[in-house]
Amino acid sequence: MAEPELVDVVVVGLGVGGEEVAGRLAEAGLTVVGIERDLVGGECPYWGCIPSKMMIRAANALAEARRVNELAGAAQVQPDWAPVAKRIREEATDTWDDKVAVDRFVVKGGRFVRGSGRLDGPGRVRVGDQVFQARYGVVLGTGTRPSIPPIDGLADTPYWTNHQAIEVEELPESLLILGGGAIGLELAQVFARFGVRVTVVEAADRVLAVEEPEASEVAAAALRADGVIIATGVRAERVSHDGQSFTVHGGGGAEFTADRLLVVTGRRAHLEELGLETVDVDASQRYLPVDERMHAADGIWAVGDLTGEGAFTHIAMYQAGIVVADVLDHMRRTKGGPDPSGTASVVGGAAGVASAVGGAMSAGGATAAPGSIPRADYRALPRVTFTDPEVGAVGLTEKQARERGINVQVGYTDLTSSTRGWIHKAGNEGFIKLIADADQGVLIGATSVGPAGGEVLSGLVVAVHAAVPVSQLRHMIYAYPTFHRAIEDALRQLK
Ligand SMILES: Cc1cc2nc3c(=O)[nH]c(=O)nc-3n(C[C@H](O)[C@H](O)[C@H](O)COP(=O)(O)OP(=O)(O)OC[C@H]3O[C@@H](n4cnc5c(N)ncnc54)[C@H](O)[C@@H]3O)c2cc1C
Ligand SMILES: NC(=O)c1ccc[n+]([C@@H]2O[C@H](COP(=O)([O-])OP(=O)(O)OC[C@H]3O[C@@H](n4cnc5c(N)ncnc54)[C@H](O)[C@@H]3O)[C@@H](O)[C@H]2O)c1
Repeated sequence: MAEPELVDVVVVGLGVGGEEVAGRLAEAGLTVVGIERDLVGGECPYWGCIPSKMMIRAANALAEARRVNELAGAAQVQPDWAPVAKRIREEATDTWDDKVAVDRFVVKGGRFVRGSGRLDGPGRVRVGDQVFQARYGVVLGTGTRPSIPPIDGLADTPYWTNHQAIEVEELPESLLILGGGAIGLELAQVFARFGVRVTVVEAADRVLAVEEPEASEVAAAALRADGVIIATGVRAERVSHDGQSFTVHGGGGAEFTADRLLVVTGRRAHLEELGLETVDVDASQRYLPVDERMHAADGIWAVGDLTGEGAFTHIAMYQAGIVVADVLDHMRRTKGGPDPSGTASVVGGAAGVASAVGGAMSAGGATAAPGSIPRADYRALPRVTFTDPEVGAVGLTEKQARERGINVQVGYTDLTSSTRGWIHKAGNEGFIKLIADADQGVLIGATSVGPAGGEVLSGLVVAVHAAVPVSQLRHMIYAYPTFHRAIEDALRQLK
């Protein structure tokens, strides 16, 4: 059995969250071992946000060109997937090679180990036949994998997850998508705009079920306009594959058939793989709960999707800022300050540590008083589903607010009848919906759907995050004729 090697921090899983933590701690001069079994950067750059948004950019260009006929003459569009697939290979993923990311970590002073890391007692991590003992602690950033429902027959079929959908070079003629959440809707619209016959099968009674019902309606209508068939309230009971095509059999005799089947029914952390039992943490939970400083247990921090606080890259980055600050604070308290002797290899010395903490505080948000360690605060959690129109949302939905017994006021305005919406014409669907706490006189949630719904959201995020009084929001000046000016009208409608 190998002798444990003493280091400062071990980071297991170098996805968005883990890579950020490991890199910044290494830059601050700590001896950091970063362990990744697949690609450094994780899901977002290789099979998630970035390539999917490149697909969306291309699909939206087609849709805009098709709108020329209504606005500016005549245009004929000939979709071709080849440049999209090429861009994903060459610009986004280096054909799924993470050399650049590994080098970036190593240049920061990190030590990279490829393999599956597993806890092996307090502060100890095993990877293959190597064992590391961390002086200050272990950070887990192992993310999630697709959650595949236990539908009869499904496991025996060659279904796609987001990986195959992102890697596809030749589009199928038809595609069934199981799951009408964020991934399902974004990819359904992309593929439909490139000419694939797409059917979305969703178990809930509406797509994008976590957002406002009005958002589900607009998104579903937009996808239908692109030719997508949307079947909601369908519980898939059996899946079959005859070597050529897939059939999903739903309750009541419903049947859907296509060349390919994409399963995007949510994600799941795999805590059972992490050796959590060796540090007395329950591994049977769906996610790894953390406190507001990202502590999962004594000497263990967790970051990103694994924590179940929202599967978004911006959450992983936000949490990473808090982890970095807290680890450095823990180190200082343990050692009585950065180690000038270099035994902890603090190459940047106090300045390095201070700048890392400063960076963490700016990433960590407004909950940090100067000089203190930021605490996680998810009240103003923004999310954007990049369909066309985009669905942006922050904070609570109306239903969530009412369930909390809040004295709710709702303000709603349709974007199509706003000046900018009317000017925009083709592709102008959307709305602003505001949720206010009438007793506090502040917004606690908002949804912004529209051609720039994700960008319009930013003002609403500030309003919720900083608890700007509604009376003040009503007396702001909103530039004319912007999409965000519709916020002013929605504020007027609050009742
Ligand atoms: C199709 C798609 C589109 C998305 N679009 C967006 C978007 O537009 N905006 C947005 O904010 N978010 C988006 N997301 C979500 C975003 O990708 C995730 O929130 C983000 O990747 C989470 O980062 P993470 O570091 O927590 O985990 P991950 O990115 O999942 O990384 C975890 C890493 O840990 C590694 N790992 C796991 N176990 C071990 C182990 N035992 N040892 C070593 N390594 C291990 C894995 O190989 C992986 O590389 C999208 C996701 C998908 C799938
Ligand atoms: N733009 C973005 O920020 C973005 C984009 C894509 C993904 N993501 C993140 O990735 C996460 C995972 O995305 P996702 O779309 O897989 O999950 P999701 O939770 O958003 O949606 C999954 C959908 O599948 C449905 N479903 C579950 N079981 C089903 C079944 N057996 N049959 C039919 N439908 C079923 C659910 O009702 C739900 O509507 C999201 O929660 C999101 O945080 C973010």
